[in-house]
Amino acid sequence: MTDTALETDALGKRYGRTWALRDCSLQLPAGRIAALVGPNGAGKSTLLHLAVGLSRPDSGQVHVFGQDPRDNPSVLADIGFVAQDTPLYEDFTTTDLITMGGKLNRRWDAALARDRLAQLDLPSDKPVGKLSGGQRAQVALALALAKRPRLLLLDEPIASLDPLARHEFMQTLMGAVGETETTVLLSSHLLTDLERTCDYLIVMQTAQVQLAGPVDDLLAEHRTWVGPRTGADVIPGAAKVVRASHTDRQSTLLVRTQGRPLDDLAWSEHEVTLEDLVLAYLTAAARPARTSMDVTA
Ligand SMILES: Nc1ncnc2c1ncn2[C@@H]1O[C@H](COP(=O)(O)OP(=O)(O)OP(=O)(O)O)[C@@H](O)[C@H]1O
Repeated sequence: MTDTALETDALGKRYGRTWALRDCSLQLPAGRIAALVGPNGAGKSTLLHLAVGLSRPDSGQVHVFGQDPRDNPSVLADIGFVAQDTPLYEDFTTTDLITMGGKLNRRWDAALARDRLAQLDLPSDKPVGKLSGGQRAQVALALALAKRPRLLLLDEPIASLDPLARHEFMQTLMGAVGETETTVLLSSHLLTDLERTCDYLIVMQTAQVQLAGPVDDLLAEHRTWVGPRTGADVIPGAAKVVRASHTDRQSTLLVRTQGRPLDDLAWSEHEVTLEDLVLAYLTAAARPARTSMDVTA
């Protein structure tokens, strides 16, 4: 038994000459609800597909609960996966899909799927192709949960949903995983939804992981410092300046302090939000030539 749900070591995937994922090393502890964020094309789906064994790495390794999903297909029984655009057999009703799930999965909780769909008032006799995007997402989630997965991978499941449907989807998800020990890795662009629900963060940009860790630790380690304009690349007390912006007289720095307090009275210190953090790392990664000082005067 391992405490790590997903572990990658120098994992890479290439399409032709382009790396979709490169040198990705991370450990997602079991029991976490993790947000996987990054712009279009960052490599999020690529990582999820590698984790579920749908594609083969070109470098490095991926393990789910200590097993390589391509060498040990038995671990697939522990993984629930909702792919982008929630593909479902359109002519099947939810009743058909629940029956099919029972035939295809070793462990299958049909009653759980039926109960969840009944709670949402979803018709059981209508082909899923005729349901709305939000309803289809709920069906895909209910089917994934019926597997009773130890790791649930969700690839932008809420992107096309309206705010109410998003809220209902996230509530279903949180209710379900709250009752179990399921680890969740959820890719999304919708930071506000993630901020409320996720306790682990993975930020990706241009095929690489820029930041990963428990949300509480990351928020505690970072601060925004505001003070007199500085041109220095290294600020005393800060282990790393992640992003800096300046006006004529003032500099605003998002820094990784790693617990070291600010001791210069000319500067003020402010807590960061998850959104500040994600935007700072994405901006820094998007402008590698200007990492230390990003002048926006
Ligand atoms: N089958 C494929 N063939 C060629 N290139 C691909 C393929 N799948 C992904 N890519 C490329 O790999 C890179 C990463 O794509 P990926 O789908 O993993 O990004 P993403 O972060 O999931 O993006 P999005 O948020 O738009 O879904 C992109 O540059 C994409 O064009």
